[in-house]
Amino acid sequence: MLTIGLTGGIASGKSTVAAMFRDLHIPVIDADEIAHRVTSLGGEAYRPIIETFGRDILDSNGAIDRRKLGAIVFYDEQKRKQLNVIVHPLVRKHMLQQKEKYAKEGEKVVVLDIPLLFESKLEHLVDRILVVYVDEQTQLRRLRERNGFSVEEAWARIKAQMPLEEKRKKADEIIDNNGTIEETKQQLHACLMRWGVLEK
Ligand SMILES: CC(C)(COP(=O)(O)OP(=O)(O)OC[C@H]1O[C@@H](n2cnc3c(N)ncnc32)[C@H](O)[C@@H]1O)[C@@H](O)C(=O)NCCC(=O)NCCS
Ligand SMILES: Nc1ncnc2c1ncn2[C@@H]1O[C@H](COP(=O)(O)OP(=O)(O)OP(=O)(O)O)[C@@H](O)[C@H]1O
Repeated sequence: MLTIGLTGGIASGKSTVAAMFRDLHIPVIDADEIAHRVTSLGGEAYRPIIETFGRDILDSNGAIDRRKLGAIVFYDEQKRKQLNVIVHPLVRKHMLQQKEKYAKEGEKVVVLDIPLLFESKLEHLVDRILVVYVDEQTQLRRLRERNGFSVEEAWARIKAQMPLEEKRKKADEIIDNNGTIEETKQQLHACLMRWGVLEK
């Protein structure tokens, strides 16, 4: 089974490209989705997070308020590391379990959508690395539009990650997502043909 690592920066277009893989019936394992599941009420990371960050980060239903937790961890590297130490091993465990399941089912290709692939040094989990790239101004604009963030809130998140310029140097293939969705799709399909995943 060929394992493709899909990565990029926050709001660079990973989910958009992940949807294109799913349209091709190629399964995608989504690290963000797993992180959301394990941090939800009753999830494996729920209690350890409250023990570390206190009950102020909870909403009125007792669930972790991601906006509140984000307001802490994206402005404080130490706190971010503390959260990562709790959540990342669990995300990794579930990703590997899902990958195993797809291998048993006989899938030929699987995609691991991991925003922090390089930051967490997870390159060894994948055979090929695809980086979804946008320039910083486009990234900032799309992130602000999607999440309703101020410039400051958006920058804090962008700065919490390895610069996309550095990530693109480490890629096997780069998809430039500054243009239209259709242009991005064409680049993805061309890449998958080069890799022998799609027929020419
Ligand atoms: C901090 C949290 C509560 C903010 O939630 P929010 O709904 O605003 O964001 P969401 O989870 O949808 O993530 C959006 C993007 O933020 C970036 N991001 C998230 N966590 C981190 C982190 N610890 N370090 C750097 N970037 C991060 C990623 O690019 C991700 O795609 C949440 O992201 C979280 O629990 N993060 C820790 C787990 C993690 O590292 N997830 C990312 C990959 S596993
Ligand atoms: N080529 C494009 N043209 C216009 N808008 C786009 C394009 N690609 C993505 N977007 C929009 O930009 C935003 C970010 O894209 P997306 O959610 O796919 O990024 P992401 O990398 O998955 O983000 P995150 O790291 O936060 O999970 C979304 O609102 C999406 O609709």
